[in-house]
Amino acid sequence: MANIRLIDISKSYGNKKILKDINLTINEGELIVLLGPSGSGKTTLLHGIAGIISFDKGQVYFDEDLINDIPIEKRNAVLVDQNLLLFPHMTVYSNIAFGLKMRKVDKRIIDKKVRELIDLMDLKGHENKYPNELSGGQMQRVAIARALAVEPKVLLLDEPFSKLDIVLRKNLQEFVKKLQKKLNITTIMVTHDKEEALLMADKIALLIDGEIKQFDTPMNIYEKPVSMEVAEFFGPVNYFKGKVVNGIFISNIGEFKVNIYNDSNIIFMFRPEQIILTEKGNIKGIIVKKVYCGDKVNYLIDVNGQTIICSTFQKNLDIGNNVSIYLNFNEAVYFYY
Ligand SMILES: Nc1ncnc2c1ncn2[C@@H]1O[C@H](COP(=O)(O)OP(=O)(O)OP(=O)(O)O)[C@@H](O)[C@H]1O
Repeated sequence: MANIRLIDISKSYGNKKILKDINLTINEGELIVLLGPSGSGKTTLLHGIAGIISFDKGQVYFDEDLINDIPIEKRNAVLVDQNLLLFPHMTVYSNIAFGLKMRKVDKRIIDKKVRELIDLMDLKGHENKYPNELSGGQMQRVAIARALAVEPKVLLLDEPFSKLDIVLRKNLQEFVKKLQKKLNITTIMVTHDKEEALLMADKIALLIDGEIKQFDTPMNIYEKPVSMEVAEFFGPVNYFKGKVVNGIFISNIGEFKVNIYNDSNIIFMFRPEQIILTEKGNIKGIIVKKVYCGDKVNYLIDVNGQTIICSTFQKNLDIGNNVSIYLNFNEAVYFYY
């Protein structure tokens, strides 16, 4: 278990900058998710921490040890990615025992450890099966057990669930999160799946174009994004642009009293679920589109020429209905422009 510090990390391929001055501190026992769109540099960063590639610039510390020049096998970090690469000719038991055998650990200790992991990973009864006799989720658990057997200080997961179906994926997300907390192992996980990141992370590092745009708890990054770019990454948003004068926000959807005391140009941001339909609303609109999504409905509502997206459990409204909307400006995020 280690804390990890990344200082001024940069990496280019040819003349393309892939990672640009990345700084990140990860505390011992935390699960950090590196989240970002395809090609943003997530795997490159993870591979540099694992020691598979080297960075052009910057330092990587595990606790007080600078590990830039330490070879992969001595870093005490293990990587599990979507290409599980279990040994096909070895049983579950032998796959998990492999790393310990290579290290010439005493047979009885290996047996004790492997059995503990089999218990922990819920693989009892599958010890003597070969990988081709396992489900995708079981294989993924064997891969994680094999990685954990050598007691690494750092666990690196690269899209570990991406090949699994949705049900299995949800089960394993919860399972791995619980396991990670139980073992208190510092973990960095790469994903491009926002929901997975919000569900699993202690903190999310949002990487876009090789830069960390925000490093924060799931709740803060979703509810208090530092920029419109971060806000939009997590899904649709409504913006209301206007001016604050003497504590009144003046915009094309109306005038509202707000708790902002300096006169300024402001853009308020509301997520679709923050658009509340209620008779006591402070805005009037008309429904122009209805999209049924099963557990909720998305309505597009025209308010004075601006289209607002509203996500609600209220399913009985229809196109053409007049609605009244409540916007709580005092709890909304805003940006200056
Ligand atoms: N060995 C390499 N040589 C040249 N370019 C590379 C190499 N490895 C990665 N890249 C480029 O670096 C950029 C970042 O790649 P990386 O795999 O880190 O992205 P990612 O965020 O993990 O994407 P994804 O979610 O699609 O896996 C991409 O443009 C990729 O083409």
